[in-house]
Amino acid sequence: MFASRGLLRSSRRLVGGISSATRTYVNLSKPSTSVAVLELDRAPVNSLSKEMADAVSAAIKEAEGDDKVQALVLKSSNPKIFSAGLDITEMNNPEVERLEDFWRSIQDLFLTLYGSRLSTVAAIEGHSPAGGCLLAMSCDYRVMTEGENFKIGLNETKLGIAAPYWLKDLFVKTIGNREAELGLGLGKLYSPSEALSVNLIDEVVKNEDVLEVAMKEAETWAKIPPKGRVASKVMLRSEMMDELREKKELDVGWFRDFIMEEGTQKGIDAYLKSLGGKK
Ligand SMILES: CCCCCCCCCCC/C=C/C(=O)SCCNC(=O)CCNC(=O)[C@H](O)C(C)(C)COP(=O)(O)OP(=O)(O)OC[C@H]1O[C@@H](n2cnc3c(N)ncnc32)[C@H](O)[C@@H]1OP(=O)(O)O
Repeated sequence: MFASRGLLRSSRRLVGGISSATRTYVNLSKPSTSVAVLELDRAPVNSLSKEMADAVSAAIKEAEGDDKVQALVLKSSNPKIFSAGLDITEMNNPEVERLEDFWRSIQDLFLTLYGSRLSTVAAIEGHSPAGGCLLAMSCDYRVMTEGENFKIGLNETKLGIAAPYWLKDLFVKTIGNREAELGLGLGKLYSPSEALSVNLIDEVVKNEDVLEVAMKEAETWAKIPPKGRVASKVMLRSEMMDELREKKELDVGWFRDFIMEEGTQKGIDAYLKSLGGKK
């Protein structure tokens, strides 16, 4: 039970050393010996397509492959949008096989980030709804930029969909059951100050300070002896991860059936058309 699969992942098959490696959708750099920075870079809104999710997972694994790296800052190349969540076009009138593979990539991204041996700090620059909130909540620490028009939370119900059980569990673990009932039921998006008040985030900072604060926090975590730190993380997180690993294909089926329903498709289609007023 202690050594949850994946959490103390072996680095042998991973590429070691990070030197401003740049790849599609993400930029990975190592500004200090023990801290790596993973920048989400998929214009216009860092939405998580299958390829984007795979790229983020691969970059986390690459950072883990450097034994000197103990912490990772997750940031955005867009100062106003951390991530707009899942790429809704993946769920709009999809091919079933692609839809299932998309969901497996999202599950893997969650398991990779939530279960990383690295201490992870989210530098939440701007909006972070739904899947963006999932990324942030999967980290160990969350710093968000100020600005009451920026929003974070799980707004799935407003799209006519529901968060999967493991995202609901993560939300409950983060903000408690009662607030999660309100947040999920109403599809509530919180301003930075509201998010701070319910412990959805840990700090609100000025836009220009977010990376510096996140780096400082990451350096603090990186100084903790990894053996005890990682063991503590395993104890806190393995139960949820093991459950999802066991139910992975069941969860893929639930997701597929829910998304393919005619009513769900109508809701997604209408929501997508309302975005930007352009589609
Ligand atoms: C019983 C249960 C069974 C299990 C069922 C499981 C169900 C699945 C649950 C999955 C959980 C997670 C879900 C999600 O993450 S869904 C995505 C939710 N995200 C949102 O609602 C955010 C939508 N976007 C916005 O609100 C704004 O774009 C934002 C505030 C982020 C930025 O605003 P801005 O004005 O700057 O930009 P635009 O709105 O003009 O957008 C620019 C273009 O980007 C497109 N766009 C935006 N967001 C997305 C997205 N998430 N996916 C795809 N495309 C997106 C938008 O349409 C614009 O495109 P065009 O320029 O071409 O019009």
